[in-house]
Amino acid sequence: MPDLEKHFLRLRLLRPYWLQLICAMVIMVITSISQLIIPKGIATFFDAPQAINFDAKLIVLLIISIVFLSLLTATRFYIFEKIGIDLVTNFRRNIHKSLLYKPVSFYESINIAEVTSRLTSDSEQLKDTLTVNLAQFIRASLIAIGSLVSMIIISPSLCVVIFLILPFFLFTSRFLANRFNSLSENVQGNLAESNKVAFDNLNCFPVIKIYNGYNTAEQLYQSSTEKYVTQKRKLALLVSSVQGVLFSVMYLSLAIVLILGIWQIQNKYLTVGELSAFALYLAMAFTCISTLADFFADWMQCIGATNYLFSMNADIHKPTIRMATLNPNKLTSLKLHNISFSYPSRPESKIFDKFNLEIVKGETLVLKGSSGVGKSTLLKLLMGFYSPTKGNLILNNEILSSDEYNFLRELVSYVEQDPLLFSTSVYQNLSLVVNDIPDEQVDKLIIDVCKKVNIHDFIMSLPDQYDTRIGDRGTQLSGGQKQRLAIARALLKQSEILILDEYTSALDKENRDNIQHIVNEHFSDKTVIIVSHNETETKEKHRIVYL
Ligand SMILES: Nc1ncnc2c1ncn2[C@@H]1O[C@H](COP(=O)(O)OP(=O)(O)OP(=O)(O)O)[C@@H](O)[C@H]1O
Repeated sequence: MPDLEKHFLRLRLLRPYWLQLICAMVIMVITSISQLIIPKGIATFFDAPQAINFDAKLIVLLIISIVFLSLLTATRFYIFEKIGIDLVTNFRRNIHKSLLYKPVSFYESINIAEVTSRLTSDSEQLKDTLTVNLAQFIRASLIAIGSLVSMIIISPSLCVVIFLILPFFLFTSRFLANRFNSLSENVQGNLAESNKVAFDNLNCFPVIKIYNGYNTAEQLYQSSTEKYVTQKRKLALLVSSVQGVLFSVMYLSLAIVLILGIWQIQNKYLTVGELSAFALYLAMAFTCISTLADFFADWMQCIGATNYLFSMNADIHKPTIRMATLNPNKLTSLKLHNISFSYPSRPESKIFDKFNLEIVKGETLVLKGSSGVGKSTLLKLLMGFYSPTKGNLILNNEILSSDEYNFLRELVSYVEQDPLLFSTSVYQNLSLVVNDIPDEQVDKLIIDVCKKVNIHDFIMSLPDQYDTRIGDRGTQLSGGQKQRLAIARALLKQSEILILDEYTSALDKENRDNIQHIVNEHFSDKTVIIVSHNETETKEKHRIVYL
């Protein structure tokens, strides 16, 4: 991504908040101008021929101005904080949405823990940079320009000092930009890496406990955090060095200005008041330059830290529906025609080569074959999780483009060997499937299906019944309970095709017979594709395909 575009993309996030931004900026200009008036007032005070009389009116005016300015400052802070919170949340929502729409192959190339860590920590970098810090930058720029103009008006000759140090700032900022950018990218990368290790260790805790892997796990995490610490320290060193150099340049030039200023006073070119005002404006300008340097470092860090997330934020491509020809809600036929396939991560290993299969509506197809031959892969192709390397998927006599595989998924329910469940409640796991049905009917539908798969009584015995949370990927349930819940989910979808991958492997005989009976009853007129090593699941009327 070209450099300018990177800056622009981040600034574009502010677009929806332009009105709030303008309000905050106007307030900022008012408070900045009032800040600029103070040194001028001090100069008038010093140079006044007789002492200024502090009467009651002046004091009341002063108090009102202070209260008014304080209120404006608080409002400005609130507006920027609010924009920051909304902006980061919306940014996270957009990234989350585009992650959901990524193809299956994408999930194989990433680590979920790393991405979720980046979604929270990397995006947080945008909050202050694009709001409070950007505002400070604009405010500091305004004050710096105002101070500079005031200094030129007071004494153009003393301003020469400032113009001498300007090239120094320009040169160093150009040099530091790339350094900040790359260091910051490394810091966020290392942070995500250490989160990945922590996630792995905690996820595999039974293995660590049984095989006494505490030391290895600890060392892995330690070395991953060490890399983060090294990069973060380098960044801190760079920021501190910039501050140190700025400090010395600032005070050196202030000293030069004072020496030259005293000489000018002695030779009547300048008054004491003018030199005081000049020095105050100069100090103000330097404080602002220090803020600008801080912002510059912060901005470059923000660009580096969010590069990864911006690369994830692709446009979501939704296919247009060819309703007329495809009629995706009704299955008439499904064919795999001359399919060749290898996984994107292992292109050299062909799982299928010119493979053909026609699935007839209403039949039950049993896929058999030795371990690793490609039974689950075939199911993934039928669900449109991957595109064949060669050949076509033909639905209702229409060749599907890879953009249209979601039509296949609309037709399919899927129950796998180790069902994937959300860590939410039983109810939320099931209601996810039920769309376009009035809320009041959903409860009854869910309870009916759970009764059918013989899990309702168990759910009612849980502390919060259907609202009980079931732990990460359903860890608080037995293998059989998870599978019955997954079958309930599949029944709720009422799809044309039911895909069952070793679906009864965790069930005892009684429950297996019960589930098989339910499947036979509810999907008698539907298409069922089963991957099974279990002979009891194969009946005479089933078509067996050996891979
Ligand atoms: N995501 C993946 N990336 C790369 N290779 C994969 C992936 N998933 C599976 N494979 C490989 O593809 C081949 C077929 O795997 P698949 O899971 O389809 O076999 P299977 O017939 O279902 O096996 P099993 O009966 O043991 O479950 C295997 O060699 C496996 O290592």
